[in-house]
Amino acid sequence: MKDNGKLNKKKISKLLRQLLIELGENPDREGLMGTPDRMANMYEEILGGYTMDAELDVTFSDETDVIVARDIQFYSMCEHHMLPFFGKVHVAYVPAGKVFGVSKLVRLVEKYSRRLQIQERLTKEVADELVRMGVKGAMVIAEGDHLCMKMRGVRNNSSMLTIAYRGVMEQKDLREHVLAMIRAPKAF
Ligand SMILES: Nc1nc2c(ncn2[C@@H]2O[C@H](COP(=O)(O)OP(=O)(O)OP(=O)(O)O)[C@@H](O)[C@H]2O)c(=O)[nH]1
Repeated sequence: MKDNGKLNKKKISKLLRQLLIELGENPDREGLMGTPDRMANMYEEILGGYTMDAELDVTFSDETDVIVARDIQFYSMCEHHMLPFFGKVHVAYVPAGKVFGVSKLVRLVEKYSRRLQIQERLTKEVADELVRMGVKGAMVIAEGDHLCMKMRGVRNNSSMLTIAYRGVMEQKDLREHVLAMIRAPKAF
């Protein structure tokens, strides 16, 4: 990575070309000619979370008790095998007089998922950022499918659930109320 946090795509492309050779491929054959450059562009996109600003500064005054953004889709990269893990995140918070633009919660999830991650840290980092933004409580639940477990290794279809509670959300009653909100059928 360059000093400005941007990827050195030229260097990455060169390394990927070398990787193709080591894997026994011909990087100059028609189908692979553009692959190193294409992958360098892809890494810029799927690992773009490091340089993302979650912009949680867009707020509105409100006195709602609990807000839940459910079913936020995420795609991340497992730091152990550099294979994707992906699924859904539910983000709930108890505001302290101001609420965030709902799209900003999606951006927050993107900020911490579009990088080399483990699911537990992704879950905690989203909750911790909400706390830093002054909410009274936060609860983040993630459910992820890990390709490193499905397409290699144990080759098992199990998914993983992770939960982080912060502040007033540590209270059992509130937690259960939010879990019921998440499980509730959609109105339409
Ligand atoms: N807790 C947790 N584990 C993860 C996550 N992503 C990958 N892993 C695990 O990281 C572990 C790495 O274990 P190693 O023994 O070093 O690697 P490995 O030999 O490839 O392990 P196997 O996957 O069991 O074949 C594996 O158990 C993965 O399933 C994650 O988000 N959270």
